[in-house]
Formats: sequence, structure tokens, C-alpha cells
Amino acid sequence: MYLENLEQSIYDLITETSTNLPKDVRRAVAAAKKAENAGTRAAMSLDTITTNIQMADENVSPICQDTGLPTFKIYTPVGVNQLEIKAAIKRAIVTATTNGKLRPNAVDSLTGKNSGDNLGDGVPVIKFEQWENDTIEMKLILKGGGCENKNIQYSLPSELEGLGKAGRDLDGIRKCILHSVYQAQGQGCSAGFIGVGIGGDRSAGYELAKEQLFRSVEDVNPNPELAHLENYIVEKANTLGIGTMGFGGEATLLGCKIGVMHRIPASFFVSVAYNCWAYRRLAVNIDPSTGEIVKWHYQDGEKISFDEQNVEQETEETAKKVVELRAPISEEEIRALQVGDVVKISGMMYTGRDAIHKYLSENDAPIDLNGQIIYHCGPVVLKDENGDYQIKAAGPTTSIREEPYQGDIMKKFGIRAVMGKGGMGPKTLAALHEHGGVYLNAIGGAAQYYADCIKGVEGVDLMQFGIPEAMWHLRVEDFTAVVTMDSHGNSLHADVDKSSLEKLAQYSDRVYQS
Ligand SMILES: O=C(O)C[C@H](O)C(=O)O
Ligand code: SF4
Repeated sequence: MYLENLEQSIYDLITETSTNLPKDVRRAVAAAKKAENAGTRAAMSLDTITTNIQMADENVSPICQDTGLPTFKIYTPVGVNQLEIKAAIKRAIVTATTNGKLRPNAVDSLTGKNSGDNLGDGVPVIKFEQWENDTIEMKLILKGGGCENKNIQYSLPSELEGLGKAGRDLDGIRKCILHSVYQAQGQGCSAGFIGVGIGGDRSAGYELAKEQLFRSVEDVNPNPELAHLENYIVEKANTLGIGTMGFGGEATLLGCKIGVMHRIPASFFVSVAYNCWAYRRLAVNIDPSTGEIVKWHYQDGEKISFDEQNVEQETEETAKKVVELRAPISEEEIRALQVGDVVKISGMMYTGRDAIHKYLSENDAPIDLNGQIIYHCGPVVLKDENGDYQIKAAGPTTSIREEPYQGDIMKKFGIRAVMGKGGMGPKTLAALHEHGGVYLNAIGGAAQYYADCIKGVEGVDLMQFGIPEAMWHLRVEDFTAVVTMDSHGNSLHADVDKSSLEKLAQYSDRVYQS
């Protein structure tokens, strides 16, 4: 009985974490929405984000399709059997994956094979500690890969672009943290949250940084110097103009939490864990005798529901032009598009992410891609009772990872549009110009919102790469995205990067005396 309850409690924790954004995070997102000027692209993106948060809650489906590397931190009273807890976690993970609350995310690093059930070597991550209390406390964070890739570790002293020398003191630490926000741009689905670890060795520093992500967004650091620095960072980061999804705007960073530990004389690390707006972490207390949940954490204060706040704000500035797109798309249609145009796609699109791009660079495509749209997306997919595939969550993935392949693949197969998030680099921009192509930016993390635009799965290729990496043939209706790189050499991402670097440079003067 105890073990059955325990497994159910862990399942509930996983489901709630994946589908229902915590109250403190909701309040931070709502505050960001207030800060954005109505009618701007950033404000509209935040509308999509809040609509998505609401949909995930109502559908009990993943807020974002990337449910991350499930990471548990557990405190147990002396005498509790940790092996039993571990086994219960694994069973709950498998059930949550079968039920579409988690995407199968465990990939063999050498063979590329997805285990299909979220279990693998070192996955999930489970860390135990003993304590004197008589309840079990179980914390869970589902941190996706796009924001994980934007984590950064500085070794002081260092020379930082925009900010100059960062020395081994509080001011050097300040510069590293500000720089970490700049370097993330919109790629980790800003507006984000950061956890910072000062000191330790490389692994302990990152661990401390991630530990900070379990703090409440609204708490105050007991160390007054660090409390000051946390506020300073949030305030200044929000002047960098990176904004939601890197579209430019007022809301870039929603929280900064800093922890400190000792170091050894030769090493001085500042480790930053970047978390997207889809900041999925929760915790529960479990009664060790019954296995039942006795307390949910992060439950203080108001729960903001986003059901009525999303009035479509199509103003002159945002709706420069709304263009209906349907593949196959001609070169002429593509060349008519400009950065800032909004597109509404109906008809077919095909998913392709890391494995597909590598595959297409070496092989023929399984279908004719001439004039087609490639969507950088790894969805959550379940089979319904008739054996048909149902897309359960389908937001974009970070496109920059395909930079080495993208331009060549577009030219090789005649692809006219690629869609993802965070933008791409100079090689792709040059190819868009030469070949006649566009890059479309969808709102990262808005997995329920986009799943709703997907009306059917017409086929799938390359399933050997696993569900997130296969090529899904999607029939969509009114799938909305923004042109952020066009065939005329313009890139919103390059512009925001440049202007935010200029703004970052304003903060190179010393703030803290050593
Ligand atoms: O893997 C994904 O679906 C998305 C990833 O979290 C990303 O941000 O790129
Ligand atoms: S797609 Fe964006 S919101 Fe989702 S896990 Fe990746 S960084 Fe986070």
C-alpha cells in the first residue's frame, strides 16, 4: 500500500510540474506582461505564452513539449529506504511518459537511440540527502534542453565582450551574471530566470546554481550583498532590450537567485543556470508511513489564471502585414516577405530537428520537399484508440543548432521556409538571400497553443530516430509565426544582438568596490 501510494504521489508531482506552472512563476509572467508596451511584438508573444499556460492547465498536458531531464532532489528521514523511492520514481516516470505528461527524452549518447520511456543511464537524475525531519521532501525540476544549452560557466579573471575585465571580486561576479543574460539572447525562451552559483569546482558550482532554481521567485536572499546583486541584475538585465523570445522589449529576466560556497585558491567559478519562462519546478512533502502527499510547496498567494486576459492586440505596429502561406511556396512569394511580417500557415509542414538535419545532409529526403516548410520541432505524440497519432504538444526547438546544415539543405531540396525559435546565424542568412528563403519564429514553449493548430498527422518518416526526432507530416490551420530573417539580408536576431551588446557595455564601470 505504502509503495502504491508513493508511486501515485510521485506521478502526481510529475504531472503537476509538467502541466501547471507554479504560482510564483505565474505572477512573474503576469508582471512581465504588464511591463511590456501593449501592441508590441513582445506583448503579443506574452499573450501567446499566457494562453498556452492556461491551455496546459486545462488540458493537463505539457506546458512545453520538452519536459527536460527530470531531476529529483529528495530529503529523507533517517531509516527511510531510498532504493524503494528510486524504484517508485522510475515506475512513475514510465507511466507519465506513456500518458503523454512527459516526452520520451532519454537518448543513448553513442547510438542516438531513444529509450522511449525516459529511463536510461543516469536518467532520471535522483539526488538524495538525509535530514532530521520526519517527512520526505521531494523536489522536481523539468528543465528543457534549449535553456540548459544557455547555461554558462565563467572562470575568473576573465575578459567579457561588452564589459571588459571581470576580476576575482563581487564586481567581477556582477559582470559575469549580466553577460550570461546577454549571451542567452532569446534562445532559452526569454523572459527567463537564472540561478547562479559562486565558487565550488565546475560541477559543484553548477549544482549550486541549479539549487537556486528551487528558491521562490519572490524570496529575499539572507545575504544582503547578494540580495542587492539579485535586484541589480534583474533591473539592469531588463534594460538590455532582448525581450520575449529575443524580439526586443522590456521583459528579459524575471528572476535572479544567487548562492555562494567556498572555492579552492586556484579556481574561481561563476556558474549560471538559465531557465526559460516555462519554469517547471515543484516540491511536495510525503508522509513516509503512508506514501501520501501531505504538502505542496510554492502554494502561497494568488494563483493567476490567464483565461480572460488575452485580448488579441493586432495593432498597426504588430500587424505590419499578415500573409497567408500554403506550401508549396514559390520563390516569388518568399521574396515578398520582410522581417516583421506575420504569417499564417495552413496546409502541410514537416518536422525536422537535429537527427533529420544530419540525415538530410547525407541522404535523400523521404519525401519531395520542394517549396515546403520545415518545422524545427520535437513533439509529444500519443496513439489514440484507433491507432492514429495525436500531437499532444508541439512548440518549436532552438534553431541555431542546425546552423551548420540549414542553408545547404534548403538549397539541396528547394525548401522555402524553416520555422523554429531563437533565430539562425550568418550562414543561413546568406543562404536565404541566395536561394530565396525565410526563417520564421514561433513562440518557444507554446506547445499547447501550437498543438491546437495541428489538425492531423498525415504520415511520419525516419521513426528510427525516436518520437521527438522523427519527420512528422503535419496538416495545420492558421499556424502563426513571425518572419525574423528574410531573403533580403535582414535578421531581427542580429539586430537585437548588436543593440543589446551596446546596452550591456553601459555597465562596464565598477559598481562594487573590492
Ligand atoms: O527539445 C525541444 O523540443 C526544445 C528545446 O527545449 C529547446 O529549447 O530547444
Ligand atoms: S522550448 Fe523553450 S520553453 Fe521549452 S524547454 Fe526549451 S527553452 Fe524551455
